[in-house]
Order: sequence, then structure tokens, then C-alpha cells
Amino acid sequence: MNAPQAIHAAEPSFRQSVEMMFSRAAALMNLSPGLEEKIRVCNATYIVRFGVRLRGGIRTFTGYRAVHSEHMEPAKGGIRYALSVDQDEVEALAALMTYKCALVEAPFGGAKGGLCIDPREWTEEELERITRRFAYELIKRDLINPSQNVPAPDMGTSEREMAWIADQYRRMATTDINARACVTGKPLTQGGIAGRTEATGRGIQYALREFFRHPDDAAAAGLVGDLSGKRVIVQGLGNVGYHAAKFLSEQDGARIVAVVEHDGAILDPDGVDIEALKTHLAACGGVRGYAQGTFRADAMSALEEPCDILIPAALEGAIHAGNAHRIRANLIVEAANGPITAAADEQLRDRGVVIIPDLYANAGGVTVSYFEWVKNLSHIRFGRMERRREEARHQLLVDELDRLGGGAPGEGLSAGFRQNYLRGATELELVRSGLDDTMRESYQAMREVWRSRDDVPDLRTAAYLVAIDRVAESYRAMGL
Ligand SMILES: NC(=O)c1ccc[n+]([C@@H]2O[C@H](COP(=O)([O-])OP(=O)(O)OC[C@H]3O[C@@H](n4cnc5c(N)ncnc54)[C@H](O)[C@@H]3O)[C@@H](O)[C@H]2O)c1
Repeated sequence: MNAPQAIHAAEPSFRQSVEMMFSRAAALMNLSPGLEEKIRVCNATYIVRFGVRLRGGIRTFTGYRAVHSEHMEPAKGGIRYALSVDQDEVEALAALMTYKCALVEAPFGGAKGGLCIDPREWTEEELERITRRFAYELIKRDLINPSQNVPAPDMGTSEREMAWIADQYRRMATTDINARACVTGKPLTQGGIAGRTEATGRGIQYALREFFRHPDDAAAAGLVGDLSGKRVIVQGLGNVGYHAAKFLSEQDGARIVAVVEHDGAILDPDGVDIEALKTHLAACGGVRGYAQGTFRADAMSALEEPCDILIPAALEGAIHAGNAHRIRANLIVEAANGPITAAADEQLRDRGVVIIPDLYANAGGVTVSYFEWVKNLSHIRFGRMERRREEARHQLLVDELDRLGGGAPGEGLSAGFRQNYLRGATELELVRSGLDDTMRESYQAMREVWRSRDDVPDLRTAAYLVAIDRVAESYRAMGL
């Protein structure tokens, strides 16, 4: 993985940037200073250095697991493999997980982990040994545990690493009947759920559809109509960027006019063929050499091309004080975590660019992870099954989802999800409808605050207000 080129040298760190966004919203609330600080700071970060015997001798790696909040347990958040990983980064990402889960009402605290490693340097067999060793360190300290701390994939990791982690946990916690729920984003054969791999990109699609269902919101960005024909630039054709670009171009008629990757950008005003480029990327390790469109070696400058919608889906700090004034998109959807620094955020807002914030935009992953976790804990298939025999257990699962969602039976699930569940939809249909409902409802909650309060300047502040209020309420209710 490339070291990030982002976060402008003169700007605050990623964690400070998240804290600034938090504080901007908190200033509009009546939190006691003590409670505000309690919510803002990261509870604990575990740092481990471990050696693994690999080709060329013993290599030492540094890994992290930050737990930002435990107002609900388990704490939830991905594990990242990248050279950018450090304490500041995992704490920023863990904080975002707290607020994200609160916004989409996934009943979790916030966590994040990472290993400072370039996964491309190692063979699959070596990566398995490194991953199992890292998992061992975290499992020993209950930093991977179905009821306390549940990782998922993030940048540089996928269902493959999650399967190794789940297996490592199963071997170490042999009597834990809920072992499969120790990690989400697993392969289907290992207790995963249909639609998890695509979930974050799918969530971006649902978020954008919901945005364009509100002509006033689109107008605020100077846009009309729906997604059809909109020019889109995507940065990062990994899990999130690929699925978002694929769904938007194949199902909504959007035109992907540029894809920005670590080794350059492909520009094509007629629309990049996402499948073909993805195949090239997988085979060649980059976009250089792709036959269609125009290749540009200065990848970052491609973010500044004119477009309707910019989707940064790679690293934090991609849009910073040094390039924000050159961004020509009307609407930016933060598929990555923290792709816009606090300083750039203000510049863009002053210029009338609308930003759909990370807390909301990329919450599809954790939403479907929540479904997977519940499926693992309930030990029944999630979706179509033999109705009569399973009916009672179905009802139990529906009630349990309601309860975990914070409501009495019948209150916590949206009507669409409940209806699909009870008609015996397939797992994939169920996951997609549950995700769609979540993205719609969370948008409404955020929008309501944005539109109803003069002192709330943008969707990001609104998202933080909703999230902080829910976390504060949880702390107030349980006592500190
Ligand atoms: N995977 C998820 O479910 C999920 C959920 C929520 C948020 N996110 C966030 O989305 C972002 C991407 O995660 P992912 O899972 O898609 O990662 P990934 O590892 O699958 O893909 C990242 C992509 O970005 C590219 N990239 C790396 N450096 C780059 C650079 N300098 N310029 C342009 N492209 C570059 C990589 O080549 C790769 O194609 C991260 O910020 C992550 O935290 C991921």
C-alpha cells in the first residue's frame, strides 16, 4: 500500500482533524464539558510489537487496536494493513466508528486496528502467518471477542484475513459457542453474510439515491435530476471505490469520467469501463498501461478535473488546504474515512460544495457487519428458510434485532425490512433492503437537523450532532 500523500504538512493530524469536526458540532450542544471530553477522547490504544519468522529471518511488526468508546459493546471497527498505520490514525478511525455506529443506530462502541505493513510485499502464506500472530496478540487481551471487540475488513484487508482471524479465535476460545461472531466480513462459508463485500459501495449508491430524492439538497449542490448522466470521479478502485463505481455506472446511469489510483489516473469523458479497469488493476497492480482512455501519471491532479460528483475512496486527507481550492466537483461523497481535512472542509463549504460526510456515506459496511454479527449470534440462517418449522425462531430473531436496535419488539425494525423478512426474502435481498432502509433513515435524521437549524451549516455538522447526542444519551442513561 502506498504511503499517503495526503494530510498537508502544515495541517493538524487526522485525529486532530476529526476532533475539530467533533468540537464544531459539540459547541452547538448543551453538553457538560466533562461529558464532551469523555465522548471525544479515545479510551485506550493497545500497541503491540511481535516477531514472525519469515523469508530472510525474523521480522518485527507493529500493530494497534484503539477502542474509542465502550458506551455499547462490543466495540466495532476494521483492521487496516497499510504503511500509514500509526496511533494517530487508528484513534481517528476509531472515533469515526463511534459516531458512525451511533448515526446508523448499529448498537456498537467504536474501535479500529491496524498493522503497519505493505501487504503487497508478502506472499499469501506469509500474510496468513503475520495475521494469525497479530490476531493471537489481540485475542489474548479480549481485543477480539464476540461480546467485546469485533473487527472487520478495512484498507488492505478483506474476507481472507477475516477468515484467518476467525479461525485463530476458534482455536484459542474452543468453548465459545459464539466464536463466529468474533469478526465480521468473513467469507460466506465461514459464517459471513451475503452482500457484505459490496456493502460499503452499495451504501454509497443508496446514500446518493437518497440525496437525489431531495431536489432541495441537490439544488444546494447546483445539481438537478437524478444520478443519470452525472459525471463522477472516483479515487481508489479497491473494495469501496470499485463497488460504488460499478453500481453507479451500471444501475444509475452515472458516467465515471476518471478513476484515480496510486500509480496514476485514467480519464475518459465517455465513461471508464469499471470492470475492464478493475481486471487490469488486479493483473498489473496499477492502472498504468490500461488501453482505453487517457493515462495521467500525476494522479492527484485528476481529482481537480470538472465533475458533478467526486468520490474519494482511498485515503484520509486526500483533499486538504493545499488543493481544496482547485476541486471543481459540486458534490463530494466521502467513501473513505476522513478524505477531507478540517481546513479543506471549511474552504469547500464556503465555496458552496456539498459534502456527504464519511460518518454517513460509508456506513454501509458496519451496517451489514451488524447483520452478520446478529446472524452469527442467533445461529440461524438469515433469510429464506423452511417457514413453518422456523417460524418461531424467525420471530425470535426479529424481536432480537428490535431489541438490539434499542426498541421494544416491533419498534426497532423499519417496515420495509420487517416486511421483507416475514415474506421470506433471500439473505441478499434482506441485507440490501435492511441497508437501504438504514441509509434512508439515517439520511432523514441528519437532514432534519441540517434543514431545521440555522446554526447547522452542513450535513457533516448535522451528522455529528445526531451521533454525539445519541452517545451522550447512552452515557447519561447508564451513568459513568
Ligand atoms: N472496506 C470497507 O468495508 C470500508 C468501510 C467503511 C470505510 N472504508 C474506508 O474506505 C477507504 C478504502 O477502503 P477499501 O476497503 O476500499 O480499501 P482497499 O484496500 O480495498 O482499496 C484501496 C484502494 O485505494 C488505492 N490507493 C492506495 N493509495 C492510493 C493513492 N495514493 N491514490 C489513489 N488510490 C490509492 C489502492 O490501490 C486500492 O485500490 C478507507 O478509507 C477505508 O477506511 C472501508
